[in-house]
Amino acid sequence: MFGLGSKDLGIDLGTANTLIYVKGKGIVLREPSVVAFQNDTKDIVAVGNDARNMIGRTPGNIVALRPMKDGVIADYETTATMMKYYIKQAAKSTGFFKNSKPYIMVCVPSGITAVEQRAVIDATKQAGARDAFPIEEPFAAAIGANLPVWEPTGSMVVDIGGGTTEVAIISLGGIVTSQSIRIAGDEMDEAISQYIRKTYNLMIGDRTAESIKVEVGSASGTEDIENMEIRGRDLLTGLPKTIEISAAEIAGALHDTVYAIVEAVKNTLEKTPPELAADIMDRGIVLTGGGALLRNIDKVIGEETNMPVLIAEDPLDCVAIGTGKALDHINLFKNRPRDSR
Ligand SMILES: Nc1ncnc2c1ncn2[C@@H]1O[C@H](COP(=O)(O)OP(=O)(O)OP(=O)(O)O)[C@@H](O)[C@H]1O
Repeated sequence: MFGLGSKDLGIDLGTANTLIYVKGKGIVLREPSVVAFQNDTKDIVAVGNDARNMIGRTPGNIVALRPMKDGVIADYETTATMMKYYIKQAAKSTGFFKNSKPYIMVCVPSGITAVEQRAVIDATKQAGARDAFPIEEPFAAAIGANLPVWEPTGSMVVDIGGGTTEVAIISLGGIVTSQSIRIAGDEMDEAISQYIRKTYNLMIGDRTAESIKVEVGSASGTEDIENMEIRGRDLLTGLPKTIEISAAEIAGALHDTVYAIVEAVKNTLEKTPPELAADIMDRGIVLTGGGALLRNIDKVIGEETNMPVLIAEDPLDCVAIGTGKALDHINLFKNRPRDSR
């Protein structure tokens, strides 16, 4: 038997955000997955929020980057360093595992390759885990959203994160069918940047694109949203410029990304056994992840699938909560084959 202490951790190692859940304490850390370091010496200058504020604003000798891309590790060393830093922070704030290393449950996208999964496990061990266990993101999201994942009934979760959207049908403690696409919040930001570059010859930064999405972005229906002033660099003159954009324009820019997500939901429903489809019809599709907060995304998915759609409580926290709660069932994850999934 193992994994019984209150010292074990669940980590939502996300493309956009990293969250740490400690058994018995809940979420103790919530930070952007960003690291800033000296280009020449590779010394860390800042991690998390401080590093995020540096994105697009660094002098030549400092680089601020997100070590995760599309839900998987893009920069191994930096990811391990970031996790190590966060585990230390969480330990400091809670005073746990002073003398022993924790078991760590860490989420991975369901469409991940064995090599990508191995990288996450190794990085988690390098960051200080006694042993690391992967849990599929949509499964964790469903636990975090309080869906009855262990029961013989169908639950459907759509987790729209930064790098990936994970759609899964879950029953009896397992994923029955799922689809993972590398289209989510980051892709929405990219679509907004591209639209503004093409339409206004204005170059905007990643942070600006994300704030446009959060402030005026919508999957449909933009009547009540006010226009927004944005600043960037005019590509023709090279000078700073301010323009005003409408929510309708941004909804148009987001259309393709939103419908790629809708398509993934439809594809998964088509592969769902009828009994489980009937359960989902009763309970509804549950949306988690930061992308669930895009205005009217629930409405569009509902209209396109003719299914009831609900947004989970605290959608940004579901994966971390589920990863942490899954620690109670760690033996199940210990026995799952790690490299064949
Ligand atoms: N109000 C909002 N409206 C639209 N999008 C939002 C909102 N709030 C956050 N987001 C987006 O949610 C995404 C982050 O969500 P989340 O933290 O669930 O992802 P992640 O777990 O880091 O990523 P992944 O699961 O792909 O690894 C970002 O793209 C962010 O811009």
